[in-house]
Amino acid sequence: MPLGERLGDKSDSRYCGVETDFNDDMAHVFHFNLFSGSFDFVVAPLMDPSYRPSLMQKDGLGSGVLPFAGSDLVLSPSQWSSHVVGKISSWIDLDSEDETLRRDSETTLKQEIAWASHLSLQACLLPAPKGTSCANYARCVNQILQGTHNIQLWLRIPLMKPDDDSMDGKSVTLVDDSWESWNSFRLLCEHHSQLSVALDILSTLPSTNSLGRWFGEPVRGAILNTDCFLTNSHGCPCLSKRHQRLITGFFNHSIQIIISGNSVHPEASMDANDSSYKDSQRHPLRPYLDYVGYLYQRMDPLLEQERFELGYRDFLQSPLQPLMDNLEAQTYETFEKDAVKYIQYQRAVSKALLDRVPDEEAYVKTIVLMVVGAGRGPLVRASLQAAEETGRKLKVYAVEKNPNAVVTLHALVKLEGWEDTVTIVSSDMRHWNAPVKADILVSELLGSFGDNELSPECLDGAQRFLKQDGISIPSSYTSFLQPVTASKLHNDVKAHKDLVHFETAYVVKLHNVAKLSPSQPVFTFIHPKRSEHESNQRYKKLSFVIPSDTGSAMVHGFAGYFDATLYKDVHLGIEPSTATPNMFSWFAIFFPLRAPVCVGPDSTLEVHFWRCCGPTKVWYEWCVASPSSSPIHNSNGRSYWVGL
Ligand SMILES: C[S@@+](CC[C@H](N)C(=O)[O-])C[C@H]1O[C@@H](n2cnc3c(N)ncnc32)[C@H](O)[C@@H]1O
Repeated sequence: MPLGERLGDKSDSRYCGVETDFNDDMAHVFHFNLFSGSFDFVVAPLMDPSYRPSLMQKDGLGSGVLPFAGSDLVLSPSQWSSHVVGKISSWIDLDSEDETLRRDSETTLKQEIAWASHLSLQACLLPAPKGTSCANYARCVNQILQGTHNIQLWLRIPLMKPDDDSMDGKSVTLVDDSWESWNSFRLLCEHHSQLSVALDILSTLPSTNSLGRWFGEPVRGAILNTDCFLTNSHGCPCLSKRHQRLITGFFNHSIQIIISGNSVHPEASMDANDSSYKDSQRHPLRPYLDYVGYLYQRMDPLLEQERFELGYRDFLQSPLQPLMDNLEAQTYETFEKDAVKYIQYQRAVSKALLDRVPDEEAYVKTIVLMVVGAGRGPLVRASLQAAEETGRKLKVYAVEKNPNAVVTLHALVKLEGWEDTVTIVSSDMRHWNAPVKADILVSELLGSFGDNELSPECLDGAQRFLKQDGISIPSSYTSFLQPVTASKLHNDVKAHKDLVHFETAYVVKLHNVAKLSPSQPVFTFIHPKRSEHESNQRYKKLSFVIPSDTGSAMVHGFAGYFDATLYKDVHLGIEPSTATPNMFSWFAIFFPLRAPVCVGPDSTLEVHFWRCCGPTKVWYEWCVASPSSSPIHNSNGRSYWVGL
């Protein structure tokens, strides 16, 4: 049974498992924990912990048999695969100096995973690496991963090493950071997509920044030790506010919770109101499960927009090319649903009209407003509404180069009776010979990175027919970048096995991502341009500092955003710190790195970005110069470009 429903949301459920000790009666383990305990799955050892291959050989029993594993018949295939995570023997130490132990460990690891695969388990929990080196452990895991198994391997990693306890979460330096052991291990396994993390959560938590890193890593499970829990006034388990926020973060990232350890709240297991009280089979860890379920159910329901975005989370999409390609009806329809965007445009046009036409001239002066890139007409409507709201008179030209959208524009004008006010022009704005000059030029040619859909080049063409003192809405826009840990995106790009995909920017609803440093402005474009000779090429060097309490972190690439000033104080954008609320027309953009870069705390990540322009295309190039140099990505636009 899932952890119940999140308020009003039947589509979204989470599961909670329990870690158990070895018991050769697996059917009992299963029934006790799933039926008496109501847990969704067990993380259970598959083999007797006293088993050692070397002892078996001495006894002449051979090394291929598993006499200490129970029969596969005790559970049905679907019970094994949906409700059991195999816990690999925790005694194994593949980097031990002791040769016999090391060999036994290798043999056992391979046997146990082969057995888990035979049972069709979806995942196995690997014990945390012991000691300082994990090279041989990683080598063996890598061998297994290169084999034919489809199984997920969750490497157990303590969120904080036990001897870090003195840091009480406020410390600024992380010595011997447990993230480092995960990082070494996954680098040795080349970011294998079946290798992920199960975090061991103890009572002490590291700093918020240090925790935040994990949300960009492939964390599948969070093992919550009963020691983490406090006691509430009813004697029941509860968690500190920081732990609660962390668990909520895990729910938000679809990370499974696993309760581990012995009950430290025995009275809570004997709730007098509970009918199972008299039942000696009442599961001692049930109060912890109930509390985790309560945390899940009290989360705010997903907003409509969040629900819409669920299917797009961390899904890489190619950016639109609205200049080179013609957008489809579906795409226009999605834009048009975004009321917030048009409200902002209407506000901007209203302000511009009031500035342009004093009250006393309102009845005599007609403003020429041109919507360039009118699509199916929503900005025409917003402009006419602004005119009505301010009592100003308008003559509108709607310029659109997509002949299919022009068909809809004609129908709209007829339907609304705008024939006397609106003239439709089926043309590319760069080539249109306008009969008059515009007072106001309204456009929305923005991509997730601002200028990446070639708004600067299009508006250069349209500026010819804007009056000297005319107004452009937007009047400027700026792109922003920030370094991110995004292991899922990295693996998805890598899956294509070519250079082109590592040198392409993607539109993506970022979710399983850790933002490592605040975003910084990159390129700004101002309209109208002061001089028509001003170039649209740009170059920017950026230096990001990873906060000292984050610890080291992996940079898989850069998240990009934009912010546009429509007119004076009316803005519109997706840069996280100033993002326009409830607007969904744009997701972020992601620029990957061919080789992820590890950055230490307080060290500087130096990044270079170029916007390059040729006769037929515009493209970006990027590289990292510090702490180590990456190749220049997308040299000469060889992999990714936007067509003029
Ligand atoms: C992002 S859409 C916005 C459409 C509409 N204004 C809206 O808000 O729903 C950009 C529109 O500009 C048009 N467009 C792009 N470049 C253009 C150009 N050079 N001349 C005319 N139209 C252009 C595209 O065909 C597309 O319809």
